[in-house]
Amino acid sequence: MISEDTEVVNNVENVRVFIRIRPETENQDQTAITSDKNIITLTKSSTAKTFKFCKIFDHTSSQIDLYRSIAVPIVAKVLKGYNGTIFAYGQSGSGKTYTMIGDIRKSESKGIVPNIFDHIFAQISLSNKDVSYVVTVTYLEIYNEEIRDLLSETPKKKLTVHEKPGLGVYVKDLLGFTVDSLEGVTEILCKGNKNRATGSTKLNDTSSRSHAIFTILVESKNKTNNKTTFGKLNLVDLAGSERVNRTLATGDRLKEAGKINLSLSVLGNVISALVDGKATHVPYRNSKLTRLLQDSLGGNSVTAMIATISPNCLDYEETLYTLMYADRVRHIQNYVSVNVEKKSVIETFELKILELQKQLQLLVLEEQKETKRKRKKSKTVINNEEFERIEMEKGVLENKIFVIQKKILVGGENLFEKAQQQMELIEDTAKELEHLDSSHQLLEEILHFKGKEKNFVEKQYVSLQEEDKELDRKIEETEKLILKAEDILQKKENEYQNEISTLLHTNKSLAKEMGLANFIVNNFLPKEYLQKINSNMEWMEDIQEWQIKGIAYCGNNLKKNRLRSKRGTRSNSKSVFKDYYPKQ
Ligand SMILES: Nc1ncnc2c1ncn2[C@@H]1O[C@H](COP(=O)(O)OP(=O)(O)OP(=O)(O)O)[C@@H](O)[C@H]1O
Repeated sequence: MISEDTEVVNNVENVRVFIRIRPETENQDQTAITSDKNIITLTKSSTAKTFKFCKIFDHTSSQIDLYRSIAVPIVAKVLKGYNGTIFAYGQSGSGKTYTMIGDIRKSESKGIVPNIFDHIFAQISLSNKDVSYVVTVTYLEIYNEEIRDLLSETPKKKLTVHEKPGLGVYVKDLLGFTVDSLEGVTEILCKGNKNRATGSTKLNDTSSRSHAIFTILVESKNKTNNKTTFGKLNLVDLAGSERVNRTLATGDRLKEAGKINLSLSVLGNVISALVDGKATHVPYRNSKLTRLLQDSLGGNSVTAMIATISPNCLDYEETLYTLMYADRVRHIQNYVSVNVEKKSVIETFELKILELQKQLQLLVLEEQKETKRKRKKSKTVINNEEFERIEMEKGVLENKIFVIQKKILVGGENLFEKAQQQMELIEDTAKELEHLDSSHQLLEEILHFKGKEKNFVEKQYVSLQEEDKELDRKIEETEKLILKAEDILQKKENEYQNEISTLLHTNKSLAKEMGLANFIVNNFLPKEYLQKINSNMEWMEDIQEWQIKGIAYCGNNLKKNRLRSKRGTRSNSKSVFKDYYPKQ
């Protein structure tokens, strides 16, 4: 059942610490609290503080959820003869009393204490018939550093703490009640709660002004091996830790708050000394509370702490302080072992029953003798008074035997139908929770897988984004190049346009010149001359000109040719022709 990160090395066991977040009341600004299984994070002004505990119960947790995780393993140990402690610590109004006691008469709101009785009685019913049990309870409060018996007829009377070797620390004259039914336990709890000191404060209308310790002693005796075990379970509802200036306390409330804070600070010092490792002295004796809880903290006890916190943002400081306090507690180590050598209540009861049975036997013999005597004297007259006395004494003795026998609970008997039902509820819830746990695990696996997928997609998205950016950059560059090219094209087009218009212009003037030449040729040149000229014209490709055939060999052209030959320059018709052209 103990699924939390419990550290058990041989008989060394750390105090297990749990957190319960109270449901929010309407119109509250919430502190940013996030929790997941055993991690809780408190955030304020973007500063986050994270803590790890055995388990975090959020506002949706039911009383039975807490019972199953916290109390079930401890009760199992107590039934085997170990000591156990469950204590609730937290700011005033954060839900300590609701968690420890709750609404006794409503199944779904029952706190840890009433649920424990359902559980214990059901376990006894389910156990071997050779085992007998006696369950005894005590209920005390520490109010203003005074110990009071909440089950006494004089609950305001001061009691004292004593210590004896072999017995340990105990409260003198504290009344112990043997319980054998749920009704009996409920009556006792109600009586004690009524006697407890409560008062109205700004943070809680019915604030507990004292530390309450409800103790259950379970003794079991196995007839087959004659083994007796003694388990003790302390259930502690501490008074609320609070800042006096926030509660606006005055008078009695202020005095109470001073004492509460004092004993809680001694508790803090004890915790510090226990987790320090170097401390040579643990100041248990500095307060009644720490003295009585000596075994529970650093001693022989399986201990669990429930730190209750409020989600209200006005309570941020208190919530942080509670978590820091709780964080220290989880480092405390206890040294757990089965209790031995205690005075057995079962044996005392058995001896008493034997003694009463002997007395009864004597009365029966007396009755038989009397009958004989009377019959001898007179067969008809019998002294009825004597018989009535014997019958009455017999009745008293039988009743006494019955009462004591009733206190010894025998395993295997289905004594407590209701307890059985509650046990079934616990088991059903356990099954349900196990199922939920496995569904939760499956969901977590899916979530993990989806997370991986998301990462992959995100990475792909990032690379696609990068690719996209690169493409954008390329497109931008290309667009710039296109613009440049368009600009060049435009310029070229303009140039061509200019050239075309120049050519057109040239063409026009050439056509004009040509028209004039044609006009002259057609009108002033005889046809036979024209034919002669046409047949003697030659197209000079290299100079792109028409020439009259053989013109290089006539007139001044020949003279120039001779002069060149004298200077040693080679002559040909082309050079002759060029010289013929006037120099430009
Ligand atoms: N988990 C819860 N679910 C429902 N109601 C709750 C829960 N926790 C606390 N409450 C309610 O809040 C109020 C204050 O709770 P409770 O009296 O238990 O606080 P407390 O810590 O014991 O305070 P104090 O230290 O002043 O005694 C009560 O009315 C109680 O019923």
